Amino acid sequence: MDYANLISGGHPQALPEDRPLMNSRVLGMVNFGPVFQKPVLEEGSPFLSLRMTSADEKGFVEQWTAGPAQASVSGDLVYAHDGEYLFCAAEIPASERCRNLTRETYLAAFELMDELGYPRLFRMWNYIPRINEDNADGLEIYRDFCAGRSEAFELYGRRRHLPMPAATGIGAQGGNIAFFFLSCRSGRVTFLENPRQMPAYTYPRQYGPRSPSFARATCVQHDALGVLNLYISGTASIIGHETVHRSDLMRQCDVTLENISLLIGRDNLIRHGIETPADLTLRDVDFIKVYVRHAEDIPAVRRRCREAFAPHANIQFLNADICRSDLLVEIEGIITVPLRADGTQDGAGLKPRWLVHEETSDQ
Ligand SMILES: C=C(O[C@@H]1C=C(C(=O)O)C=C[C@H]1O)C(=O)O
Repeated sequence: MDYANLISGGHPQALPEDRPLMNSRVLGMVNFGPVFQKPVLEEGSPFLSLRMTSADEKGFVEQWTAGPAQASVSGDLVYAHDGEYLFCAAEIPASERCRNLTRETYLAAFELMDELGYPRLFRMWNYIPRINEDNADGLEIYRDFCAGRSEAFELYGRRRHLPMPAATGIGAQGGNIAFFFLSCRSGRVTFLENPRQMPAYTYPRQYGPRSPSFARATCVQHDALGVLNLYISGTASIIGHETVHRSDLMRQCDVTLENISLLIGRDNLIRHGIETPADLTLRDVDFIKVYVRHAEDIPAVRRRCREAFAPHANIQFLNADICRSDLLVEIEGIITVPLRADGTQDGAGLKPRWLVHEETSDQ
């Protein structure tokens, strides 16, 4: 069955005829490697390269596949879409203060979603070099970034309701600030909070002039496709709004894992009106990225995560600074739940895949 036709039929915003049809099922690719390169179209697909490893590690490539896609560039935005899903990557050019350019680039991204007809923003990743350092005004770069992003949500929200998606906001080892995101056209989208954590968008003023704009997770349900996905935001050792176990790596790991368990647990899903055929646990999480502030802590965090997650889960460990300087570890992941008893699915759906270079494969 032609997935693009199956789900895009009848949408009022037909795509312009003159865009090249790349016939690719690759919606976007992100390299987690040693070199930053702003997003470009490579072999017809959006490609962003983040500096997330040291020079002697090659890292991995995250590839998102969907139905046959069309790709294009608009200003700083590089994107592809298949009739149901939009993938878009952008660089925020370097500046002494990132607030204004963050706001403008985010607003351009929101416009693009609207223009192309993919208004349901469900997952964003933001990679921020020097995240805990100060900008030219002595404001932490992460807080400066959060201010611009929050203004973009506020400004755009005056025109059209745009709930905050699941997100990651994490350090990078170099290059410029960059983000990529996924939005969809018809999926049923629910935004989740964690009963033990204050919603990030209500964090008090002590964490910066404007709160971070994200939900703890997004559930995207496609009944026609027979699949539900849960996108878990970057999660850390925060209870309420406070960092707990400031200098205790293993306890931070445990609180982070507990936070994820509570977030995806039955009670919390029911609270958000989500039903799954079976209860979800850490064993169901896949495509797990574990960000570790100090490289020397990676072996211990790896051991703990290998115990907690399923043996077959894809996990990558990245050495990165985290949005608060007292956080030592952060974890994100994705759960895919087949909704039919026989596990079948119609259409291509949206799938991540990791192409892992041998040198850093997690053995
Ligand atoms: C760890 C936290 O926030 C981090 C920052 C985010 C952002 O700013 O987009 C999203 C999730 C995490 O990567 C937290 O506040 O709990």
